[in-house]
Amino acid sequence: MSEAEGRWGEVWETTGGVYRVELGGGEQVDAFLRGRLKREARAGDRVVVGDRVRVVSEPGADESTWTIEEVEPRRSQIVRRSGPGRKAKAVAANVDRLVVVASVVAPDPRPEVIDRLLVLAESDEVPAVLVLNKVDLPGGEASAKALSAIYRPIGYDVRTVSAETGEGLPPLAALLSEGVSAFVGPSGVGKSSLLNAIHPGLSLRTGDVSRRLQRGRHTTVSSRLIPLPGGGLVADTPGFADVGVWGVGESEVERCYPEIARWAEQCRFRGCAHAGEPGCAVIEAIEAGEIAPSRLESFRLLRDEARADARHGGRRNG
Ligand SMILES: Nc1nc2c(ncn2[C@@H]2O[C@H](COP(=O)(O)OP(=O)(O)OP(=O)(O)O)[C@@H](O)[C@H]2O)c(=O)[nH]1
Ligand SMILES: [Zn+2]
Repeated sequence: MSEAEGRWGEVWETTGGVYRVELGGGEQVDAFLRGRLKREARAGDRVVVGDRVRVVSEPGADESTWTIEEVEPRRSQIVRRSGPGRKAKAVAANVDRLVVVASVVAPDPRPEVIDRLLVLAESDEVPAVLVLNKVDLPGGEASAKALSAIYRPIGYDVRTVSAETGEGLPPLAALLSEGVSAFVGPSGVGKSSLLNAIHPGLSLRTGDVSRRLQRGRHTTVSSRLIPLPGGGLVADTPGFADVGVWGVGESEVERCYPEIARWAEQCRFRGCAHAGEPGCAVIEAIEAGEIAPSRLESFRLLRDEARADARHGGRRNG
């Protein structure tokens, strides 16, 4: 490809309308949107970190300016919905895995919160890894066992770790060294501690800090992909933690619970709500211990939320 046709790279940082593009080997340029892409961005179809873009340079008085001319179709994307009825917006593209972090104690794990994040991964069709942190704390082992017993049989990759002692970290580090990972999870579960334990010195912005920054200075908080010393990238985007499932359709919620969807195929009635209908295979699976009661509980909650959201006119945006 000649210089006139531009060069392909990956968006590593977005701040307002400036896109920092990594062209390979550490060579980076700041690029801007023009024309059609700018109009699309205004309409909500933004260019986000992780996007593969073609940039073209135009000679200027001092230095050349770069513009983004083309965006490669995304392999995957993580979308965030800021509230019921709001449009879903992409926050990161071409993400290889969503690392859902929970702490086994302090704060105590809340299955509903874990399920929400797993639903997000399923809905975005990004593989999820469930990381159970703080196993070093009293009661940690037992809690990790109980959670593993819920999530492993569903097919999720569950890892028990401690950022404090380093237990379980080498295999997690190996996983992160490939592709783009995004960490999600409630405040205080140890997301930054895990990354700092794996790569000391990594300056990851913690949820609290970014929230403070957002309030204190009226600047746009940037989203970044942080390159890890051993390879791989971690998405650091503000607001990841504030996820609802707003915009996931009522019928889509069931698909986002793989084990419930599997059993539902054997319910007597099509469109069974698993709420006491005769011949409900899901209820039978609960009674047989094949599905965890907490999963059906959160499923019902999220389905009701999706139904209420649909009434508010919320809809999923690609
Ligand atoms: N005992 C123990 N404490 C941990 C572990 N991991 C993190 N902590 C502690 O838990 C607290 C929260 O850790 P953070 O890494 O700030 O949590 P976070 O998920 O990044 O939180 P936000 O930035 O608010 O989203 C800190 O006091 C950590 O020292 C662990 O494996 N064991
Ligand atoms: Zn049923």
